[in-house]
Amino acid sequence: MNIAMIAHDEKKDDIVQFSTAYLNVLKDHELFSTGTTGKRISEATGLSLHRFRSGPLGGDQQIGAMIAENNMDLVLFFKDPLTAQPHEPDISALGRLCDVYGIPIATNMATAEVLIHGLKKGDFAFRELRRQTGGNSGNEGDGNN
Ligand SMILES: O=C(CO)COP(=O)(O)O
Repeated sequence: MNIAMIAHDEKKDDIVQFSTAYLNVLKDHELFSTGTTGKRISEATGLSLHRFRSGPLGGDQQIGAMIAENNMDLVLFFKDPLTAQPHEPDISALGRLCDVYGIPIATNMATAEVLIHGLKKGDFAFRELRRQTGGNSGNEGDGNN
């Protein structure tokens, strides 16, 4: 599965802790991240991630593009709800694309844990199917409504 890992600054310690705890699950998947988050995770765990740009410089949008191309299966995005982000529109757009294409997204560690346990026991098999059929959520019209 292709998994995106993103965390705002106040949540970076959390995502590092999460990555360390679930290293055995994460190591079997393709990992993608925004710039600084990926650097922190790989330094702490040795996991190899494809690192996009930093969030404020377009990283969220690059991950969004993967979602739109049906190339992302799970998004773990540890958001900081208490700090204003300069790139809030990009953050909202990423969440919106997950809803458009029916991609599971966790925005805090508690939900991420539930999803990672589901991933471990095979609950994401539906994503393989969607990828093979090229389908997404049933919302994949031409957008010209
Ligand atoms: O800002 C982010 C997500 O919106 C995260 O970006 P960094 O991982 O580069 O800090």
